[in-house]
Amino acid sequence: MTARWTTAVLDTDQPGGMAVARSPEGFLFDDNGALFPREWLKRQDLSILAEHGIGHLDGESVHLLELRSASEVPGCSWKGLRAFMLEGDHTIYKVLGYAAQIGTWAREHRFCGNCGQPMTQVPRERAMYCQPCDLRSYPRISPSMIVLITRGDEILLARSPRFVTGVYSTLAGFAEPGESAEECLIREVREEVQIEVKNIQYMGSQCWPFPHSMMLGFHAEYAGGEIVCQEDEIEDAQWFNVHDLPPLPASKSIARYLIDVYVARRLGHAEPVLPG
Ligand SMILES: NC(=O)C1=CN([C@@H]2O[C@H](COP(=O)(O)OP(=O)(O)OC[C@H]3O[C@@H](n4cnc5c(N)ncnc54)[C@H](O)[C@@H]3O)[C@@H](O)[C@H]2O)C=CC1
Ligand SMILES: [Mg+2]
Ligand SMILES: [Zn+2]
Repeated sequence: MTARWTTAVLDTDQPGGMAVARSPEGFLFDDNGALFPREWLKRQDLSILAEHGIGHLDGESVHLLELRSASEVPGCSWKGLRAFMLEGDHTIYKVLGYAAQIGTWAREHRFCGNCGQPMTQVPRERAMYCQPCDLRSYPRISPSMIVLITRGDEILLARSPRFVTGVYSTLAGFAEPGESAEECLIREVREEVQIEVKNIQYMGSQCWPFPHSMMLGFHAEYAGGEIVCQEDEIEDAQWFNVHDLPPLPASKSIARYLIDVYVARRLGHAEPVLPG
């Protein structure tokens, strides 16, 4: 089976194809979704900050119009990426997730970080370029560790003050320069709940375009310590029995996958598949 969506660096001088428009208020959509005929979209009253050719969907080229602000387009509204993830077709979410990361990068790399002069788009490469500095800036990806810690029938879940009321999830945190994935995981777990872990096992990864995380998922076993929650970051953390779990994260997230795999193993059920 061929993939419906493949990324590519397309020439913006070539006309035609489809396009998505992204503003600080999300993606433009109408009754047919978030993809529009590109030439029609460019005739609307949009304040275009940058245009990037991003790939092919079902054989058609797709471009991104990154906008300064959200403007009125008759019959259309704006909607954030998270809503597309929760409600929509997974392939469309992948297109929009990629578009969002390219848009964030294009918006934040218009000027050279070294000399402050405007940068230009490199043809056929996903890079912004400053000629005087001979400096290229590529889209940023932030590696983040995410781990389910278990103790027999119990799993450790925590709440950030940012979560939806009642929801508990696995621990997560960004890698810092100088550390391996495992060192990051051990540090994050110590910082957030003061627990020690052992038998760290890699489970899989997921792109998390909010705004540019690359989630590396692990399972680890409890090795010692009592839960002490990190001030401001962790509102509550508890051991939950696999038979009595609180509200959990969205089903497409790797956090939910890590939990579901372990629960399935304990209960002898079929294991879920990690959404890409
Ligand atoms: N897909 C999933 O299932 C889940 C994804 N996540 C994601 O994992 C990531 C990390 O989780 P958190 O607990 O929020 O991280 P964290 O425990 O490292 O704390 C967040 C703090 O890290 C710092 N920070 C922000 N961006 C950073 C970057 N790019 N590099 C280094 N430090 C940075 C800031 O001080 C921020 O307040 C987030 O993007 C979050 O959305 C978290 C849980 C579930
Ligand atoms: Mg964290
Ligand atoms: Zn420069």
